[in-house]
Amino acid sequence: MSPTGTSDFVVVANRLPVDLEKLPDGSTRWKRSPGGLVTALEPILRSNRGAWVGWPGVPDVEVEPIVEEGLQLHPVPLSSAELSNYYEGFSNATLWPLYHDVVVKPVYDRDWWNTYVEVNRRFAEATAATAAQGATVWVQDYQLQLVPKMLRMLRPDVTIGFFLHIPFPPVELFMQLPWRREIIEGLLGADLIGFHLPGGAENFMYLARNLLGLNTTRASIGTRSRFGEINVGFRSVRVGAFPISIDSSGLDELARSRAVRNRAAEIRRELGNPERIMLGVDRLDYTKGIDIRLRAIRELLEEDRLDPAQNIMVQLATPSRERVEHYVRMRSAIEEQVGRINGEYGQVGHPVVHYLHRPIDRHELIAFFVAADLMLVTPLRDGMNLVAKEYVACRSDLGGALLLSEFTGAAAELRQAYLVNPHDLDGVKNTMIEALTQDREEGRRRMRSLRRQVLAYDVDRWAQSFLSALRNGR
Ligand SMILES: Nc1nc2c(ncn2[C@@H]2O[C@H](COP(=O)(O)OP(=O)(O)O)[C@@H](O)[C@H]2O)c(=O)[nH]1
Ligand SMILES: O=P(O)(O)OC[C@H]1O[C@H](O[C@H]2O[C@H](CO)[C@@H](O)[C@H](O)[C@H]2O)[C@H](O)[C@@H](O)[C@@H]1O
Repeated sequence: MSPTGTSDFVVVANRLPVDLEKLPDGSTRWKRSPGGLVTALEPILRSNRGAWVGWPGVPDVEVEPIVEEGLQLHPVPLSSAELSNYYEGFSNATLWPLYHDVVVKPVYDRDWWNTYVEVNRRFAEATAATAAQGATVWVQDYQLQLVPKMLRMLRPDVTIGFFLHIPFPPVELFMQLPWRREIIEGLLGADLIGFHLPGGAENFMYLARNLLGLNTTRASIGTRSRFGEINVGFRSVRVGAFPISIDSSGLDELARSRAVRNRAAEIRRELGNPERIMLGVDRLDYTKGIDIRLRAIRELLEEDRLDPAQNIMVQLATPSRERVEHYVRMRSAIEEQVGRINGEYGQVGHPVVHYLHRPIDRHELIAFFVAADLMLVTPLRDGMNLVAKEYVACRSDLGGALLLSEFTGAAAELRQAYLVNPHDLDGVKNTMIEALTQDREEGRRRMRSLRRQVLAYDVDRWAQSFLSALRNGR
């Protein structure tokens, strides 16, 4: 067994909740990391006074562990070559597209795989050195699927949970992966493996049974209930579905504040008081379907079904994985689409699409949610999509409408959204018009029902349901 640390509760994720930023003068500062995983986990860890093991967001730096507002951060360093092979390569050009329905073609590269194994080992060793005797360790996401098995070998005393934040693909797609056995075996080092949806959990059960020949239960898996079980030697591994959520009441409260309300009204004025504001908020990722909503808007303008003076689109796009080839290409394509729409339908000083490619302040983002009449969430595939839930949490006025792709995890819960198939462009266009022209009472009815769901099932409930299943199962 390796030497033990002092933390009773440890989260292990690719990123720390803060990224180290190198400034032009050579100095450094910490800034919040992007994405839903950090949004979801940070409050839970702070309230548990736990430790977080993760990469500090820039390569080739050795950073000492730090304590930030009661949270211990244990940085795992990565070299530039490791970043390129493990993060940009195997995580984001192999696993990410493979697990998102092969939306783009995954690359299978043996050097990337070897680095993935090495980096997973480093994370497992750092975790082993951080966790106290008998600690609970919660490993997060597709970048670290080998850590459960590696950690179990180093530290059989700890309880290990694993949660996958992205979809777990159908078996026909997963079987493409040359290292498919290793991944399934890596995950089976955990005591409990969590997915957002029962479908992902059942895909995994099928593989454990048919690829590894293990004994498993066969009954269907429920949401936060009816877990599957897999016999692995003398151990039993449980498998369940735990849809992630947001700090709904915190967001609700912030969105009701006078400052946010005033800012939302100001945003509308700054946009020229249009009749309707449409909003998209995403990491700039090809899975998010930003191109689909832009195409729908352009065709609606072309067909005179949208008045460009009265219907304004705001697309907030956080930069993401900027050195991965598909992301570079997609950025150019989206910026071309924005330019084309504005070139053909905008006026000087009055573009139809307002596009920002930079992260914006959280309070400002909430004001945009409050200002938007129609939230456009059109991914081709998305594990959950917290943005959809955040929009709903911000609408205590029961105003606005949510257009949501059926291929997001969120669609399984937000049934009163305007659901669309993003592959069906005419369907998307017609539903956009339906939502933009909805009857006020119909809109309020839908939003009331959506809010009931989001406020009842918040991030705390997600974490508690996973962690109590983990602790009670041993
Ligand atoms: N503060 C801030 N948060 C953002 C911005 N863009 C996206 N986010 C947040 O990042 C998270 C995105 O999560 P999600 O929709 O699940 O998609 P993911 O990016 O694939 O994890 C949400 O909590 C968003 O509010 C931004 O520009 N500023
Ligand atoms: O760390 P990055 O490469 O910059 O990417 C940001 C995060 O993106 C992914 O988020 C997922 O998790 C969300 C919360 O469960 C979920 O709502 C969303 O559907 C997923 O795409 C990724 O899984 C994280 O590991 C990244 O940190």
